[in-house]
Amino acid sequence: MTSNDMDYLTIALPKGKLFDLSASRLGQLGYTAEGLSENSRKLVIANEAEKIRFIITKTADLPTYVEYGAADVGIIGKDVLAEENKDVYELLDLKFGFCRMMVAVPQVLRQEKLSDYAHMRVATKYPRVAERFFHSNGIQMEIIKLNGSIELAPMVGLAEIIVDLVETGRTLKENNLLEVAQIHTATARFIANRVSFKMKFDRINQMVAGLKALVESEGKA
Ligand SMILES: Nc1ncnc2c1ncn2[C@@H]1O[C@H](COP(=O)(O)OP(=O)(O)OP(=O)(O)O)[C@@H](O)[C@H]1O
Ligand SMILES: O=P(O)(O)OC[C@H]1O[C@H](OP(=O)(O)OP(=O)(O)O)[C@H](O)[C@@H]1O
Repeated sequence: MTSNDMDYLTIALPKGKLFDLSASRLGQLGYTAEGLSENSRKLVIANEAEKIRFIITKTADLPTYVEYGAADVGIIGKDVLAEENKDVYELLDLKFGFCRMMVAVPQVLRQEKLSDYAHMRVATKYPRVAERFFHSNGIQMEIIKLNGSIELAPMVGLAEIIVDLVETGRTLKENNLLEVAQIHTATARFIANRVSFKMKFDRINQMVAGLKALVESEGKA
């Protein structure tokens, strides 16, 4: 950590579904910077007056930036934390970005019990989560890692079953898929680098307190 890094608080935000909600929550607390936008071509956006720096990362990479201290803090889905398993502090459940990690199958392949799917191929963006889930249920599966459009895999015979996020259920429905098991629920979390949490304790703690108050006021609304 250089002295320059010590002066600044670097906040990592993920591109994609959580960006707007994350940026608006932080903005409400005064953590913002001119030009902060998901579509910005500039990937580091600084607020010199407040000594804040934002970095915008790919969703799956965000915990890595925080683990290595390239960002002091960040906001990311619990699903990504479960998959990436990085050594970071999870400081607060922000209670937005709610979704469920589900096992789903085409209606025509539906079985009686979960164990009836043994040895089938599972397509997913979350191979470690899927592996852990089936392993803990004593079921051996072949995991196929994909990077998106997971629902396509069973339609074209790449896999029989999928593990994916479900929010409204619309994507499953439109592709004739049925939920057969829930692995976990997920919401956005505020995370911090372990060293930064000690070295920049006051600033990070103040941020957590502000976010916590926002979460509580929204819970009451
Ligand atoms: N319907 C949903 N589908 C996917 N993620 C959701 C949904 N609702 C909330 N989320 C949350 O939003 C996070 C970001 O989702 P998003 O789809 O933007 O990322 P991504 O698809 O992994 O990124 P990329 O498009 O770069 O692959 C998820 O990790 C999850 O925590
Ligand atoms: O239950 P729903 O409200 O329909 O949302 C769930 C869908 O949204 C996500 O896909 P996303 O749009 O991120 O695209 P991707 O599959 O390419 O990741 C997720 O992977 C599901 O496909």
